[in-house]
Amino acid sequence: MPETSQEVDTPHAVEATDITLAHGTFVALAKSSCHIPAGRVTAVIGPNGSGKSTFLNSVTGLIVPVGGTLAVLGQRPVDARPRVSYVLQNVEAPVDLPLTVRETVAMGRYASLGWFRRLRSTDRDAIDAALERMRIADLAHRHLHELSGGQRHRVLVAQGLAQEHDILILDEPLAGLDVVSAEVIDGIVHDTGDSRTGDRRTVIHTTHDLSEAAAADHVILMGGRVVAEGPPDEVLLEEHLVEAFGTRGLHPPVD
Ligand SMILES: Nc1ncnc2c1ncn2[C@@H]1O[C@H](COP(=O)(O)OP(=O)(O)OP(=O)(O)O)[C@@H](O)[C@H]1O
Repeated sequence: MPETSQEVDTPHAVEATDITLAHGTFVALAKSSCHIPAGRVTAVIGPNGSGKSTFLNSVTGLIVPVGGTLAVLGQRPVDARPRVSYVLQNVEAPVDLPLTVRETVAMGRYASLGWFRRLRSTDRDAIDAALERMRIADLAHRHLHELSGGQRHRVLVAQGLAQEHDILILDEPLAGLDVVSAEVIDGIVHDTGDSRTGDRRTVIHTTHDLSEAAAADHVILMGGRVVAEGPPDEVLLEEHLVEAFGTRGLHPPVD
């Protein structure tokens, strides 16, 4: 698929060439190629079970392709892992784990610092900036299990932000959130600039929302393989959506 002039000179943060992804003998993503432009927002969209999470897991090195080649920041995914933050969908906080919001966000820094090292002032600054950015600074000393689902979700995104990695991956970041939480997190999804460092990060997110995908710079449409990829206006076409979803949607326009 042709790239837009905006994408032509953009280096690729992720380059997948003829990859096949499988869980045991079950092929979740049949032989496919796609790329993710660096410093931009990419939405991965497709029906349930179409291979979105499997693909993200391959980018983070958790699943190794059974065929083809996959490069992340020019490296093997497993080697690029220290430069990639992966924020999962809202996870339950165990009641018996007495972690505060701030400690949870700080865990994002320890991952690259080493668990027994002391936080430096740059680490504390990154933690404070992430708490502010997600508007949870006032919750810093609350325990995770005292928070609502939406608040906890913001904490997890803050943990990903605090890592200040080159790639930020968010799995269905807006699912199940109220308007305020969704607005805060949507701001992160579409903000590839790091105001503290001046660097641009690559954001990859999965979504079931067509309008959310339309707001991305680049879209990858999945349906057990990559059905289409490119700018939203070239990918989110009825012919591609019908191919991926097998339906024209709940309320298709009248012909
Ligand atoms: N651990 C696993 N073992 C076996 N099959 C799996 C495993 N994880 C996922 N699958 C299968 O792989 C396929 C792709 O799953 P995946 O989770 O990537 O889909 P998805 O597009 O992220 O779906 P959703 O929108 O529901 O989150 C599905 O058919 C799923 O049942």
